[in-house]
Amino acid sequence: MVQSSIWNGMLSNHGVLSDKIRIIASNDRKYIDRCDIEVNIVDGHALVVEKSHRAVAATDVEPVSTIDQNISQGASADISRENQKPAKATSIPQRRTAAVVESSQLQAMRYYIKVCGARSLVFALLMGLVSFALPTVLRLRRMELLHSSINAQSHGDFEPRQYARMSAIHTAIDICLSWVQLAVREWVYIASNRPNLQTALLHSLSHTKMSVLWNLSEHHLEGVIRCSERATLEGIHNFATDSARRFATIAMSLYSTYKVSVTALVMMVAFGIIAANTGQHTYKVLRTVQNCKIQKLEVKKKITYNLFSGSLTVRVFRTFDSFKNRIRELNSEALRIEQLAEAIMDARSFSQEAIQQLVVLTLVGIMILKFRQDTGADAVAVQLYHETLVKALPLLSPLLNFRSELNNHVRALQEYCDNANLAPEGPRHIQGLVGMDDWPQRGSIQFSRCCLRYSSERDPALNSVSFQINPGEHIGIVGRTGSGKSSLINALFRIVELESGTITIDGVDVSQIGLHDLRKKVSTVPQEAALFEGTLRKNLDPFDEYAEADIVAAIRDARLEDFGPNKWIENRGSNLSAGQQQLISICRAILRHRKIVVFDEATASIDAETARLVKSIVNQKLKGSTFLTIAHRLEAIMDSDKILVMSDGRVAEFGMPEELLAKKGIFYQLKHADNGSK
Ligand SMILES: Nc1ncnc2c1ncn2[C@@H]1O[C@H](COP(=O)(O)OP(=O)(O)OP(=O)(O)O)[C@@H](O)[C@H]1O
Repeated sequence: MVQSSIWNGMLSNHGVLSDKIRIIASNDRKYIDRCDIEVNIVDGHALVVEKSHRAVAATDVEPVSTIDQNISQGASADISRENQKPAKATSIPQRRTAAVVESSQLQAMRYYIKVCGARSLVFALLMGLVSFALPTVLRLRRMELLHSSINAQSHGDFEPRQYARMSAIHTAIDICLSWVQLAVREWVYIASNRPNLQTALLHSLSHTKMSVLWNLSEHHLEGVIRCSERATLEGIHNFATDSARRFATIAMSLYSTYKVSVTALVMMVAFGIIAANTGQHTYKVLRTVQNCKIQKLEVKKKITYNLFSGSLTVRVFRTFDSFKNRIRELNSEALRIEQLAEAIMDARSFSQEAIQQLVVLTLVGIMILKFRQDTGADAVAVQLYHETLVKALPLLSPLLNFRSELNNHVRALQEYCDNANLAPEGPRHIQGLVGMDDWPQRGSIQFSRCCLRYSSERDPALNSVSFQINPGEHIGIVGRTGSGKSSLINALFRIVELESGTITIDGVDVSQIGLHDLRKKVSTVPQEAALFEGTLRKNLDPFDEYAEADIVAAIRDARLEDFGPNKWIENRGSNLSAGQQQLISICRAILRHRKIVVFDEATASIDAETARLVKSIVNQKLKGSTFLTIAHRLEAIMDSDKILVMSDGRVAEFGMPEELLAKKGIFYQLKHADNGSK
């Protein structure tokens, strides 16, 4: 079923980003209600509703394609798997697209420059260089001073005060530099006018081809969407700066160590190798911990889900005990995972700390002994030298995390850029097309030898489908489950592009016009109306395109006079009956008065009387439009001008209802079965 779907995300208000965004696509209220932001798709536009403000921000974010309910279910990241109904999307091999898989660290870096601007990276490197050059010069100077002081001291002329002064200046400069670095980073971050990464991500996800979305696994989507913008950018930014510093420290330490002892130098290199390997190990440990935490989150989700959604079942079947046991089990599972994660972290810190201390102590011991042996310097000098080394060596400890940090940053950026660059749908507008404002004037539709395939491994969902619909005709589309009814609409809206064949509306090939231009010219009345919190007026005309008089007239025509334009609609129309919700959908269609209207099982969830009311309103007020009605209940389409019967992706029958009944073919059988089920 082609249904408007809901994209929800936790975005922070006023454009300041939270460190995570989650997108939940679902038609089920209980998931939607937990989100801070709701995005309703109306006529191919995304309407962002910030619930925390309790106001509707009808923002024309970007036209977003109508999204199939199946995908919504498949992509829902927040629903415990065991509670999900099997969706069509899950039956498709969970393949990641080439766009997602193919990427390298270099690409990620390039993307960083693309997103944040080269200025940001140049600043980061400059700061790294400044904080490299100055402290290194100072440290070297201090070491030399120490050496000459010690030499002088052996001649009875040691000047510890000069050394202390130098030390103080050095520390002060170091602190100032780190402040400047911080300030510059903030300035670059705020003033570089970098695009909003998460918006770009949302944009990419909502503009990508449906086939790409269908192939993204739930886990993949969730991981990607959790991407932390600030952490990613800051991380990579700091990484550039810090790397320069770290290398400076290492260079300086190697130089000063060399001055004292070759043995110590060898130890130092060994220390570097151990550190780098431990870093890699640390990275693996951190990933394990992260996985543990994700598992824990899943368990917690299950607990919450069971607590709330299962309560009704528990009451009805009086299964309190087993329910309590299940919750207890899940709780202890969560606890076990938490303990495991903690134990891993403890072990990691302990081993890291131990290696570090051991190496530092051994190194310092060797150096002092050697130094004393070589120079015969007295206790004060040895003490000073020792102090310098003890201060300098821990600076090497970031080496332990060097690789893990690099991996983390690049990984986050890589994930981000993969998903911000998903293959987009066709262009929304095509420049230079003239005379499209009035298109379509008549509303004729022609499918010519259309083939549509959801993936190359699957059989075509539409197989050489051809038919002609004349202007103003009412067409009922029927067929067994999986026969290709929705695929016809997917093809018409270009939710999925045709493999071959053409679809024309009033003689214009729909593949030659912009997606937005196409989609806004066709009205859809889905099974469930897409309603959001706000006034009826805002729900009908979110982009303020229509005059007040037209809105009032449409409300009257849809028999909603009791409401009035200022009637407050709760989120997803929770304060309205199913019939009233559907009348609002009809009201939208009346207001837009398009030449082509698609009813996607629009009357399936309302009672027969309301369905008849809807039908009569539509017949009166949308007279002259071409109607395509997908229906399971044959009653809803028996008065159509023609019936299109789909079977195995082909047009099995097409003609007037009476003709088809007389033919005693598939339509006759469906009608027979429908009568039998009543
Ligand atoms: N997103 C998808 N990915 C892969 N295959 C799909 C997808 N959607 C539909 N199909 C396949 O295409 C074929 C036609 O499906 P379609 O949804 O058009 O049928 P339908 O007649 O509308 O079914 P229903 O009445 O159950 O909605 C089916 O074999 C179905 O499995």
